[in-house]
Amino acid sequence: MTNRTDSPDALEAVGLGRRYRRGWALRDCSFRLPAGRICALVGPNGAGKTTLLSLAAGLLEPSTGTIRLGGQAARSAEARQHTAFLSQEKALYTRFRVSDTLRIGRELNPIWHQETAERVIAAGNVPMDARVGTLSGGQRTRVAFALALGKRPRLLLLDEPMADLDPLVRRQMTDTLMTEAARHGSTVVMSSHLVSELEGACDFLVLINNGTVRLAGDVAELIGAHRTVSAPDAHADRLAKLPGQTTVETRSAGGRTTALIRPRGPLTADVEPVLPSLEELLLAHLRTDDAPPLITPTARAGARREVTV
Ligand SMILES: Nc1ncnc2c1ncn2[C@@H]1O[C@H](COP(=O)(O)OP(=O)(O)OP(=O)(O)O)[C@@H](O)[C@H]1O
Repeated sequence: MTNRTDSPDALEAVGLGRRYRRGWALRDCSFRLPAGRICALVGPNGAGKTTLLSLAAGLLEPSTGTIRLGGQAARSAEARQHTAFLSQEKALYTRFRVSDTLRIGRELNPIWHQETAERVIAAGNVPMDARVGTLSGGQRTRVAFALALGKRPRLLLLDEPMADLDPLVRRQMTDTLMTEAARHGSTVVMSSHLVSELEGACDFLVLINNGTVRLAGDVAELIGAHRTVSAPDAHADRLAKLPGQTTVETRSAGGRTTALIRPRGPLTADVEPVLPSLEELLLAHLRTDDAPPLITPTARAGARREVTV
């Protein structure tokens, strides 16, 4: 099936790189993120996630390549107006009341939807007249989300803003986020270390390791391109002889050898092929520093006019 779309990508990186004094934080990144997707950005500590999000937010200048949002350079006024960036350090004035904080949001942003911001605050029963400094961590996060969502951004960039919250509040915030993103057709990129929480919330994935993109694409496409195969340790050689495969990772436990592979041909039943879960796929790639990269057709930069799915 072929999808055709003339709308520009929410985000497109081509040969994107960023170098700090100590070396490259991000190198030669090329991928696209179609509009309206909820994208998980995954990678170990120091992989380059914050660098990529800061480049997308227009806070950093690329050392090489380009990054465009909705067809505009990420550092352009047009792109920045339609983008919201939320990091773990939420920049809020603790002495201000919640209502003052929303007023500042309204004054600073040419596009502002007070109703959206108030709805996000009300969903957490946060009092409008409370000073931000007296709120719990979860309530402060909600105020920061209200500020970001009040902009009704086309692209919402989240750099682990929920890392310090308990699982229940994280769930509530994720639900609020999904509801508002769906309501306005926003594209979301969220970096997270909590792999299990991404399942069900995200339909697109970018995994980076050592500053390079290792996986990018539609989650279903990425999962569909892999199989977990296994055999008793005594017959582990069966796994090495599969037709034209790429092996991501091989592990042995409890007398069985299991491998995550990208098969190119049909697999025989004696290696018990099954589709991996998203968590299995991510963990295998995170454990393997030099996992071979896979950018699916939907995520290939420059491929937006015609995408085969
Ligand atoms: N301002 C900076 N100056 C110098 N080096 C930096 C700077 N910011 C990041 N780096 C380096 O760039 C690399 C990527 O860092 P980055 O913060 O983007 O990774 P990350 O994936 O967000 O990590 P984490 O999961 O720990 O937040 C790291 O090696 C880091 O030390």
